Amino acid sequence: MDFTKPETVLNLQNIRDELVKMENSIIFKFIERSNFPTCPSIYDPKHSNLSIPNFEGSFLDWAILQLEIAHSQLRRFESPDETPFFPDKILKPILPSIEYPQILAKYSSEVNYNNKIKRIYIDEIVPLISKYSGDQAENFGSVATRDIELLQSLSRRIHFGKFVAEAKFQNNVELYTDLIKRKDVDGIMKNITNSAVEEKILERLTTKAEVYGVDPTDKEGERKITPEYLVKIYKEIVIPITKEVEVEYLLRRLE
Ligand SMILES: C=C(O[C@@H]1C=C(C(=O)O)C=C[C@H]1O)C(=O)O
Repeated sequence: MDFTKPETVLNLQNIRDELVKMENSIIFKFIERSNFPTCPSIYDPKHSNLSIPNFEGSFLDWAILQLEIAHSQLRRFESPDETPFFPDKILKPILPSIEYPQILAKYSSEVNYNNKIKRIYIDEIVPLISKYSGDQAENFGSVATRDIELLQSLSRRIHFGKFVAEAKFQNNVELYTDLIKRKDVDGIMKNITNSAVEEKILERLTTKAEVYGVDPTDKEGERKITPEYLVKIYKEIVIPITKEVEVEYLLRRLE
């Protein structure tokens, strides 16, 4: 897939191959995060010991913003497959613009699910994959670093739904034009859903997770990340939000 060559990007098989490649990185990042406890303090915007001068938000929010300010100047968010968590605060690149060809609709950067991804990550994923519940102050920096790596990978995977949606639209303009004109959200959701592909993803995830050794050691009282947890995260969070991205992108496609 080459973002300077639209035909390589809007090929549904190429997109699916890219989503498979992302699984490995996401699994390894989950394993890394599972070595730490939940560390709820880093997600608390009003935490007395972690407040940052002149910044409204949690320690994690502040860390994500600092990284995005740096990476935006390295041109990270010019790439059509990168979606910032703080789109209003990033800076212009210092490097010259690459001028990627327009692959997605002009409004595509407005389809940004990162706030939802972050909220669900904190509320549902962290409690599931962490070693135990509680703070570990000496690791607040490491945990924030692991969280940012994971959130960026989950964001890229989920927002890939825009490329999937554009490819599906171009493969069946008449069908989607009719559904969009009638604002048939259920009809769009039904038509973008491919249960066979979803099933294959979940089966492969189980195998990969077992191979990569997420099977837990028997340490007393420690929560464990298991293949079942990884499948549950994909089945109940990653895939459904990817489809929400597809539907929202398509609903505006005739603008
Ligand atoms: C990504 C696609 O669209 C949908 C979402 C999927 C996912 O998030 O894994 C898989 C299949 C589809 O239901 C696709 O068709 O490949």
